[in-house]
Amino acid sequence: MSESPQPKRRRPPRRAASRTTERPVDRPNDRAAPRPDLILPPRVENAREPTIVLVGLMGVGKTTIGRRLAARLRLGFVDTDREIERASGMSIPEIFARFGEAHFRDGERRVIRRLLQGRRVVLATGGGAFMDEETRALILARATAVWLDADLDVLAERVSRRQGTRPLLTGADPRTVLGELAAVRNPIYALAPVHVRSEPLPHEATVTAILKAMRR
Ligand SMILES: Nc1ncnc2c1ncn2[C@@H]1O[C@H](COP(=O)(O)OP(=O)(O)OP(=O)(O)O)[C@@H](O)[C@H]1O
Ligand SMILES: O=C(O)C1=C[C@@H](O)[C@@H](O)[C@H](O)C1
Ligand SMILES: [Mg+2]
Repeated sequence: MSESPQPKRRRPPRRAASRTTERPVDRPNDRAAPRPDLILPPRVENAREPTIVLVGLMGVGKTTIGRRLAARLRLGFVDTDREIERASGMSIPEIFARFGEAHFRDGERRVIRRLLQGRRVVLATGGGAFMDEETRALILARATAVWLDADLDVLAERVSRRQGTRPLLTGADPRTVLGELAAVRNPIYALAPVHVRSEPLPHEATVTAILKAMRR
């Protein structure tokens, strides 16, 4: 009488030597299949990738685009201007008026250094942060810097929406000042490895353009 063949015993899958996505848990039987509830979501792996730092002139959209980029990537968002205001309990115009620009830059450098040591986030910087040699070196070494850039007319129109909040533009023609700043700063912003135009399009289009440029 012929016996029906025994079902073959399946070997348990080999565990990957590295890059496991399982949490280190006490498993009584090492051959047990990985439990889906213990597999980390992909964004935890992203945590190993560098922070994204947006640089560029006032009004280009670092804050508004940065917030949306963070939401798209499911990352935290930090704006260094807001962080400095929060830490000092003063507005930026107040800090400039009471202590001067050099004092503000010191605080900015410290805040950015601290933030770059933390978890992966999208970081919107103040327009002048990348001009500081030490801050720039830190950003280029530890983060992915993205230069957001727009035409002067576009910038002048955008900064006109929130007047009185940018001390460098107070008491002068914003377009003229932005033009002068662009001449000095653009060659420095250009040191960022990623360059994206912030066109007058829906904000989400600029977010998509950043993600595309970062993949190149
Ligand atoms: N891609 C865009 N299309 C249309 N409007 C935009 C775009 N990006 C930003 N804006 C608008 O421009 C204005 C300025 O943007 P935002 O405050 O984000 O600039 P910023 O780069 O953070 O400036 P600052 O350096 O002064 O902090 C806001 O009203 C914002 O909604
Ligand atoms: O371009 C700049 O130097 C500045 C831009 C703002 O984001 C603020 O950081 C501050 O008003 C200075
Ligand atoms: Mg901003």
